[in-house]
Amino acid sequence: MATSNEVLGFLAQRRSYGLKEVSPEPIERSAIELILQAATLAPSHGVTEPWRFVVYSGEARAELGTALVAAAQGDPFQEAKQRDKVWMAPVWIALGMQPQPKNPEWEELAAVAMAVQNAHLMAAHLGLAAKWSSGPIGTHDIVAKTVGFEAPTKLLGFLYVGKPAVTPKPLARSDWQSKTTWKE
Ligand SMILES: Cc1cc2nc3c(=O)[nH]c(=O)nc-3n(C[C@H](O)[C@H](O)[C@H](O)COP(=O)(O)O)c2cc1C
Repeated sequence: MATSNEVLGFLAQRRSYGLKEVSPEPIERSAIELILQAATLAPSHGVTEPWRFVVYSGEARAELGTALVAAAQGDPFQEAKQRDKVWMAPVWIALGMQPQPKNPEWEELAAVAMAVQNAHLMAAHLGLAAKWSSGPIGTHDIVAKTVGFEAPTKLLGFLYVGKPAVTPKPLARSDWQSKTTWKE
């Protein structure tokens, strides 16, 4: 069993890597399977398991790139950026939320976010770089449709994963005391 300090140290090792900090070289399929297995251990209210994943790797990333360019809707800077970016990380996992009506949507979103955190932690454990990338293009309806998410399923962005190309800076966080009111 890990000590509390070891657990804290491990949590602090999980970092979000910019695309320029990720190597484009392929990674093992077994690593992605572990990452998805970790994701599905997340809690959800009533075990609704609202997370849905679509994995893009290899040449399949071309389809994703085309959708991202289309979602840039004629903005020349964004089109060029989106065209190149899918090749900068070897694996892109589309993050979907398929809500169950018995829960308020925020609970289903929260559950997917917990699944993504589990996935990110497993990536960190495997020595891999990852980041949740959201934003208007990565969550655009055109991209959601390409990925295969139809309403009410929502696309919440992508977790890209690859080998780290840099050593990340240490995690910067406020101390917990500054975010906590403790009444006793
Ligand atoms: C829901 C969510 C969406 C995010 N979307 C983006 C994004 O679109 N672009 C980005 O650069 N980082 C995104 N991030 C990553 C955060 O910027 C990152 O977690 C934050 O800078 C803290 O860094 P750390 O993960 O290394 O602790 C997102 C994180 C979360 C939780």
